[in-house]
Amino acid sequence: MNISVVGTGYVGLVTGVSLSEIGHHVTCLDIDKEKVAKLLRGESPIYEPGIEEMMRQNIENGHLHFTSDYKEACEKVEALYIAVGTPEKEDGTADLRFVEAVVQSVASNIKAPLTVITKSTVPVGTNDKIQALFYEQAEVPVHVVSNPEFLREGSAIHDTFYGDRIIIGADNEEAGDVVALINKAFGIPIFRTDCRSAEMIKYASNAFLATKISYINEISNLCEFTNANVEDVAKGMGMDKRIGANFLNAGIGYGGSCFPKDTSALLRQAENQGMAFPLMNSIITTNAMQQLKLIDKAEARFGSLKDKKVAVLGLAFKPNTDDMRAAPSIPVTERLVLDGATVNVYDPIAMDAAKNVLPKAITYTNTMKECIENAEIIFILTEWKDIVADLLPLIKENGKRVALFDGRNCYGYQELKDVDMEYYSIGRPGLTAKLETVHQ
Ligand SMILES: NC(=O)C1=CN([C@@H]2O[C@H](COP(=O)(O)OP(=O)(O)OC[C@H]3O[C@@H](n4cnc5c(N)ncnc54)[C@H](O)[C@@H]3O)[C@@H](O)[C@H]2O)C=CC1
Ligand SMILES: O=C(O)[C@H]1O[C@H](OP(=O)(O)OP(=O)(O)OC[C@H]2O[C@@H](n3ccc(=O)[nH]c3=O)[C@H](O)[C@@H]2O)[C@H](O)[C@@H](O)[C@@H]1O
Repeated sequence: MNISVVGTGYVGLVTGVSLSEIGHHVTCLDIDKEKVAKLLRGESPIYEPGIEEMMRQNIENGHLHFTSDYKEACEKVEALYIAVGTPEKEDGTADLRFVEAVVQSVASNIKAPLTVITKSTVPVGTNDKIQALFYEQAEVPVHVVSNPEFLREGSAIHDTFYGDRIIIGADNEEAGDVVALINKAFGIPIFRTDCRSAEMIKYASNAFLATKISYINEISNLCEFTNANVEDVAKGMGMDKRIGANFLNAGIGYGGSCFPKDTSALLRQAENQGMAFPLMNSIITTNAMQQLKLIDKAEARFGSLKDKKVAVLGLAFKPNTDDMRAAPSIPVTERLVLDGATVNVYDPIAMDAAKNVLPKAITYTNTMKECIENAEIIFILTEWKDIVADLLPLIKENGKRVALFDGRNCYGYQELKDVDMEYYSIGRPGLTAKLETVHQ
């Protein structure tokens, strides 16, 4: 099928590349001309494992093309995906201006009937509004289908080919059939519903995962008071299939481009209906507090962090991505700078992106070795594989006694017992106590 994908960010690019891989002829459009120039050279503007190889192959075999010209993207197109951002506005609602701009551009360029597929995460009822806009503005019939996306950054290609479900929300059955046909070759279970339920499935899913994280983080805080170990607690809970083992990793909270904005947007949707949603309020508050947990712990240990030399390892909101949106490293470095600490930071991939969002008064180091060289305190914020593997040998080699505050519970007691340092993690008081016994 001839398909266009509008927006070549984390979702649009992965969608376009994956659809070309299963045999469709895909044109990806972005208004960012620099991005498009990069894509035309076969370079991915985002860090996402596996994407560049798949992209190049499909450019070479003629299945995949990039443009910034709406006229070109709307020519001979049978289905068009909307995959532009829906960021959080200051009041917590979803900003739909990019989606609206796409609708306007597409409506004024299409010449034949079209199925429009919304991948962007949009509040319930938005697809009805998109449908109405096309009705007003387009000269040909357009049917709008909701097809929310569930990929995770860092494993986006894998998630697209091996996802748990594809949700198709269509009020027009034939348009829903078109989307089912496009996706048939993925071989993933398809669940069909109406547009509004599909929109709600997306928010309810993200908010539920965020709930699991905030819940286990609250439990981890209680574990610290009661001398229980949250890792074992999560394992024991997760063995119950009704609970499930995933998304029970305690840490410094969730970040990223979606959980924070989608939980806020869901809360605002409820409030706009005059409905209180105290649970969602608490999930958001718990997460904001949890993001600063390592600061609390360091202050409890050292009193003030003024003039302390702090190394921050891992800046992206999770490993295997360069995405810095709502990363816990933002509030953490802001607080460290405010408290007067001297801050070195390191991330294997996200350094360039970090420079746009972290406070100015920090030093970016080229290697982890350089980052921790003079540190008295080390924070692990993102569990990059290389950081976890290389840190303990580097601390040993450095020979300087440090306090390591591990925000992602990267190490077990066995790995730590030969390293001369203080160690603090999340929800594992026993581990800290054992180490202190070793070092007294
Ligand atoms: N990032 C993720 O892991 C996931 C994101 N989503 C949702 O997918 C949507 C897109 O998210 P991302 O890919 O992360 O966004 P992004 O910010 O990475 O990419 C959006 C792209 O759209 C382009 N754009 C903006 N206005 C445009 C216009 N008028 N015409 C053409 N292109 C335009 C931008 O230049 C940018 O390249 C959001 O609604 C998000 O909530 C859903 C699931 C996963
Ligand atoms: O709508 C979206 O954008 C996407 O949001 C998340 O994907 P993503 O944000 O890429 O990453 P996750 O792996 O879900 O992690 C999100 C955050 O939660 C944190 N997390 C995750 C799991 C866990 O057990 N504990 C925990 O603190 C991670 O460190 C990270 O900061 C969802 O998992 C995707 O299904 C969804 O499509």
